[in-house]
Amino acid sequence: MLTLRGLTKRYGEKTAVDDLTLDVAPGKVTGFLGPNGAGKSTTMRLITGLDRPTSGSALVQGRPYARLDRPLRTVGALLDARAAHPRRTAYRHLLAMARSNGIPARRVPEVLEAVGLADVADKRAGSFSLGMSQRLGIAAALLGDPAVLLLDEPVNGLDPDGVRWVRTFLRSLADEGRTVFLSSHLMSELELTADRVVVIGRGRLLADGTVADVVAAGTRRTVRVRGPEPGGLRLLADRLAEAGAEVDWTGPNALAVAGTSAERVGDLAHRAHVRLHELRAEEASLEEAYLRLTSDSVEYAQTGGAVPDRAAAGEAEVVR
Ligand SMILES: Nc1ncnc2c1ncn2[C@@H]1O[C@H](COP(=O)(O)OP(=O)(O)OP(=O)(O)O)[C@@H](O)[C@H]1O
Repeated sequence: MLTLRGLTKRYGEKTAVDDLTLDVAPGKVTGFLGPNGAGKSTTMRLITGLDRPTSGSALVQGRPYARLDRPLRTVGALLDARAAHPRRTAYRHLLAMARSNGIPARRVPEVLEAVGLADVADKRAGSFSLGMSQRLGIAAALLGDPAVLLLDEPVNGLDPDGVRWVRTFLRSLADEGRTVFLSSHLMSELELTADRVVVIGRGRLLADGTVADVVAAGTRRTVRVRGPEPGGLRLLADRLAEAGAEVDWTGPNALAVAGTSAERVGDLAHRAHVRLHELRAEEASLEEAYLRLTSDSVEYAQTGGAVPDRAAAGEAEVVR
């Protein structure tokens, strides 16, 4: 369990993490999503005691990292995949970590096996591909058999096989009852991996819920309507506007309706005796939802790109 309360980190004028309050529960994979510079790595560093909060707190299993008796047995972290000494073999790297943390040496072959690196245990970490380095980082995080795992962008730079492996592996770790918290700047990456997604931008919480909730919260569902009689459509457009929906004409015989459901549009059309040839609720894309949610929060946004208006109301808790 991770407990963040009003967690804030300032570097001079810059607020990297801004009043972040959230609980990350065991038995689930929780994705931590935000554009570059949103404050994900800083949050992870604050949780693991590598940096001190300006205010607020980050607790691991109810205690600040610095007050954990045996930190590696409580929380394992992959913050930098290239952290291993390049001249050390995978085995030696893990053995050194185990020794300095009072972890029995027999854990080393166990975690190497678990991440699929048993065959290259005697190879130097410096010769590893990025994918192998990520696996070694995960092995190091697992060394103390911790209840909590933090992984900063664990699939960055991995090929599709590597991504699939990480996804399946993290799921199995959560199924064992561990708290799994992983960051990414790509919603599509977390779509298949995370049970819950926490979205941040400029250090602030933007949304928190299942992937479906976050999509619903971040997108404006549009209902496409087409009919053979412009007069009938005009009447329907008036009725829809009276009912509070937003109506755009996308062609002489076509409407795009926001702020209502296809069912409601169909009922209104029926009541007004308007013939329709098309009535379709447009599916929202994850990437679109994410872009809307974070559109004000991207640090190095390209100018001139049309990011659609933010939309409101879904089941996810959206913090504005
Ligand atoms: N030591 C530091 N000194 C000054 N500013 C910092 C420091 N560390 C981070 N920042 C700033 O804090 C903000 C958050 O950075 P952070 O690395 O936590 O974001 P992130 O979400 O992990 O981004 P990325 O996806 O690019 O890794 C950024 O604007 C960054 O420049």
